Amino acid sequence: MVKICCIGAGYVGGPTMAVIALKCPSIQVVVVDISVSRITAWNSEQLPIYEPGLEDIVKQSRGKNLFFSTDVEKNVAEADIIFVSVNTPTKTQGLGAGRAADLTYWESAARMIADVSTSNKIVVEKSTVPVKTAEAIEKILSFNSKGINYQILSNPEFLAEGTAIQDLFNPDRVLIGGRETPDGQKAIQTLKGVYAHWVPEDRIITTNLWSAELSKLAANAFLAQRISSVNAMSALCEATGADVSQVSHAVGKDTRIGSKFLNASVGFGGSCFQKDILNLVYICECNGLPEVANYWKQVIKVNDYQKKRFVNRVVSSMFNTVSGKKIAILGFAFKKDTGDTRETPAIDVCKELLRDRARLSIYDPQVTVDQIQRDLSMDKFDWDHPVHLQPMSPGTVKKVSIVWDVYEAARDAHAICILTEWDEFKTLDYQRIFDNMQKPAFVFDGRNIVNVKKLREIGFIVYSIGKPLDPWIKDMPAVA
Ligand SMILES: NC(=O)c1ccc[n+]([C@@H]2O[C@H](COP(=O)([O-])OP(=O)(O)OC[C@H]3O[C@@H](n4cnc5c(N)ncnc54)[C@H](O)[C@@H]3O)[C@@H](O)[C@H]2O)c1
Ligand SMILES: O=c1ccn([C@@H]2O[C@H](COP(=O)(O)OP(=O)(O)O[C@H]3O[C@H](CO)[C@@H](O)[C@H](O)[C@H]3O)[C@@H](O)[C@H]2O)c(=O)[nH]1
Repeated sequence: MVKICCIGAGYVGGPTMAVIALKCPSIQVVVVDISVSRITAWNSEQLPIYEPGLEDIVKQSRGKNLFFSTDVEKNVAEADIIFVSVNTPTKTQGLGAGRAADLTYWESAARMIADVSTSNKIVVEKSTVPVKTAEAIEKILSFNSKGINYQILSNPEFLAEGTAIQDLFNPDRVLIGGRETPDGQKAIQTLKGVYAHWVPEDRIITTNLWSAELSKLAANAFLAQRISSVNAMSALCEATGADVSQVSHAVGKDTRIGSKFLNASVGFGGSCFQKDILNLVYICECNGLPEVANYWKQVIKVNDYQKKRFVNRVVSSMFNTVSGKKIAILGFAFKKDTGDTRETPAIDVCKELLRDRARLSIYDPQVTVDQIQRDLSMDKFDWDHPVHLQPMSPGTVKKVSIVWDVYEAARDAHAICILTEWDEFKTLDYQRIFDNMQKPAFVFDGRNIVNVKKLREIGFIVYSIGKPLDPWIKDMPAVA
């Protein structure tokens, strides 16, 4: 029986391995992690991450050919194929701080593989890494090889959270990069054989190592660039009376452009886009390409601008002060159908509002009180480390209450900010909410999900990203 071990039981390692186990009953899959609490959760009724459909597929294979364990070394030693799916955060200190990827966890996993292995291994890069990382890993393994043959493959993951299972069942493509040697090609074929259990052959792309590594960074940069492009247009729409949804629709109808990923928003979030673009920028700089670096940097600058612009709209609309005013925050996750808050725009928006001395009442159906408190008190980039290595007791942020009832969040509030596009926010009883709010009552829709006309009829002053402005907001001072 082929044995797969995946190091890292996170948002990628857990779901990808659960799907491999389900689709390949003849393969034994063990997911290992240094975080005891994560592994305990994977083995319990309450999985450590919320992802539609995940629980069902874990239950189908767990204990049969899918296992979760903290015994990292034993399972690595026994495996034929080792996926490495550990954190690759942005460096916070030293050379390249704020841009370069921190490969500490990657390197420690590679050194551990070298220490414990006694048989030939295929080592698969599943984490998103800087281009040329495979070369560094090859060096660590071959300098400590004890005669063992290691083949390194790059097999970046393209799943999006909230739709991870769907994406894994039916991927647009699976990308496998390897060495152009006979051994390298053989390793590619072995991994291809795993995916071929359910992915059509024409969707499995094979390339050299560097193309595979770079394609992952490029794909995320292109996706994020589309959002920054439409968000930049949203500012111009507000200035001119155009409607960004109509513009996106018209632009996206061009088959060369396509309609997906053109929704204007308060800004993109998530653990990947910003981190991977910063990583790309750093690689460009290291390769003497400052113009290319600056081009991609702009995608992040526009994203930061969009979040700031949103907060400015809130504050300026409310007579330039939110001091002491209760503001309801609806949604804290970085997108719907996930409890993940990594780099969620809600963090920046909430922190800015708190700096302006607002009182916040936050509601999100999937994010815990502890997580929100942590997010609002942690420094930038600290979130992307294994949970047990994050700052311990972040303390509670005053002026923030976290509630489990949306109507409670909005009671007596001066304004509502919608920061995640949860479906339930589309069908709330907005009349009831309005009746219990301070007047004038504002809705700032950072996801363009509410029915603006209906809300204005109820009496709300409504701001929607990139939409023709409410006369009230038009009259307020220009936004920086
Ligand atoms: N989250 C996504 O949607 C997504 C999608 C594609 C790619 N990626 C990339 O995949 C990688 C993992 O992302 P994630 O979201 O799953 O992160 P995560 O933080 O959810 O999971 C990583 C896990 O690795 C564990 N770990 C770290 N060092 C370890 C070690 N030496 N031995 C054993 N376990 C170790 C951590 O405890 C953690 O549980 C990152 O490089 C990320 O950029 C993420
Ligand atoms: O039109 C859009 C589409 C998305 N977003 C926002 O962009 C962010 C990222 O969304 P999405 O890409 O759907 O989720 P992720 O889980 O971050 O997935 C991205 O990052 C992963 C990690 O690298 C990749 O594997 C995926 O292919 C890539 O889509 C979220 O805040 C979304 O709300 C918008 O604002 N407008």
